[in-house]
Amino acid sequence: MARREIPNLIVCGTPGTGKTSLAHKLASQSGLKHIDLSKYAVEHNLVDGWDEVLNCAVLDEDKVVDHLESCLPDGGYILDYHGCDFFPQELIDTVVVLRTENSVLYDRLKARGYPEAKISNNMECEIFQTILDEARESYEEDIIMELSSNTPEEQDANAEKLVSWIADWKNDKLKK
Ligand SMILES: Nc1ncnc2c1ncn2[C@@H]1O[C@H](COP(=O)(O)OP(=O)(O)OP(=O)(O)O)[C@@H](O)[C@H]1O
Repeated sequence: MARREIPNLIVCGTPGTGKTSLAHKLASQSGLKHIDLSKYAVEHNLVDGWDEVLNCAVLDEDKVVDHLESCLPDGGYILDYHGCDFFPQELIDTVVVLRTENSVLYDRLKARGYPEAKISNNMECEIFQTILDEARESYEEDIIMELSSNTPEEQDANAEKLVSWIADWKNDKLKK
């Protein structure tokens, strides 16, 4: 059984679904530490090249996991990245997959000034629920939370739900 008394969460989803803004909010409300893995990998030189289509750094997933290996067993981390399949299941307590409706996501990506290739690649990723399928292939179904992220109200509700989930997780741990 995990020794941690605070859970680790992954917040994943197609780019633009709201991972970073939710993770930031959740960190300030829960006291857990937010790690934006794209930034973290660049800062710690854990990248494996550059994705020309997505226009972003490619993580060296093994190096990222190795780098976090000393702190994740203690718990208390919110890991924010579009993918989720490279963390060992024993280090993760819940996998939050954010979902956004097509028209809303399109407008968000367009507002960011992304090139058309990046927008259509990301739209396909959301339409084909690629990240949800990746989560289902990598983790037990009962630790996956699929949350709708279309409006600020939904984001607030998601943060509230997760704060309450964290409190319940800690209470359950104390009883064991
Ligand atoms: N639930 C929501 N309702 C309204 N706007 C949102 C919501 N979630 C995120 N946004 C807005 O959408 C934009 C993208 O959000 P954010 O950067 O959090 O997404 P992301 O999934 O982390 O993207 P990336 O993977 O590219 O870093 C931001 O302008 C943010 O304010």
